[in-house]
Amino acid sequence: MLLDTLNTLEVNDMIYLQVNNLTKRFGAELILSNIKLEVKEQDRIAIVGRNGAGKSTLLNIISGQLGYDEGEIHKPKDISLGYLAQHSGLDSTETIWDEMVKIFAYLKKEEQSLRKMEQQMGDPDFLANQDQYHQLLTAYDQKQEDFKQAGGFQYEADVKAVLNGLNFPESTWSASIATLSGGQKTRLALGKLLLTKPDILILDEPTNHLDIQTLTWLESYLNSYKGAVVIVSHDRYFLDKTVNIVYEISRNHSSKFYGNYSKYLEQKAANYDHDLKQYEKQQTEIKKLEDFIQKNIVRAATLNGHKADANNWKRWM
Ligand SMILES: Nc1ncnc2c1ncn2[C@@H]1O[C@H](COP(=O)(O)OP(=O)(O)OP(=O)(O)O)[C@@H](O)[C@H]1O
Repeated sequence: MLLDTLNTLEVNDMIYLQVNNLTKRFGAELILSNIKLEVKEQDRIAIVGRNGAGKSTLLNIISGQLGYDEGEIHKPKDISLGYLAQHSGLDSTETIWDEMVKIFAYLKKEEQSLRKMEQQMGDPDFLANQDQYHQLLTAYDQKQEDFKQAGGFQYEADVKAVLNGLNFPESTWSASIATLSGGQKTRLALGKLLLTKPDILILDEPTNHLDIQTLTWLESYLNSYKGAVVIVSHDRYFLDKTVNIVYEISRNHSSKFYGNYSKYLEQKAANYDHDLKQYEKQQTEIKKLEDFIQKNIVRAATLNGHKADANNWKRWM
């Protein structure tokens, strides 16, 4: 009950991405029509729909890899977006470790610059000039603080955690990526994307090639992810554990549901029951109206002595 309430609460989070009235055609075929979608900073969103509904097409459009025919997409310039397309794998001639730490090359550079400053500070000639020394000390403190804020003391631990989580034990880190299987390359592509920590993380079928242990690790990683997550997946158990908003793409349109995947199914079933009851009610009312009209035609015809005409009316109803 509390979870239901929390799920339906609108939080005042920043809007990272907004899609308005988006329409996409492939040739003459309409794929998406008037799609509305909003991604806020803490959202965990699933996009669901039958095969061929247009889920991957929507992700390709949102991530800027595909154009669209009508509508608008708004995203603040400083909001980063990372997308793992379906079946994508990492191709590289580097080793697993080198490829992963490449993401943090800017921190490595900063680290080298800090070491250089430390050397200077230990130089007796430099020490002799008090002003120069203090200037260097201030610059060093600032640089070290920036380095810390940017995760400089943390990134190697992050790389290790992600590699271990995605089932790449330390013994594999020096292996060349070129020698890995397709499934391993896909897992590594996922790992690399996770380490870049985009504000909006978009994953198309991320659970392919994951065993149960890795899947559990990914669920908890995504749950504590500082940013928005948008997932397309056919794995309802995975979605149940990771999302709190579901967008359904059906007959080219999108509908938004609050809650996880099971909750979405419940709401769909409730909507269906409601629609069915409405339909039945409508049918009963139509029947009543028909009976009423019929009785009145018969009555009018009888009164006018033209009962035969009533059957003609009936034919036209
Ligand atoms: N480049 C393209 N040119 C023409 N048609 C395309 C193209 N890409 C996709 N389609 C068609 O658009 C429709 C939507 O495809 P899309 O891959 O987005 O669906 P999906 O919901 O992601 O399906 P699945 O769950 O099977 O991955 C399908 O009918 C597909 O055949």
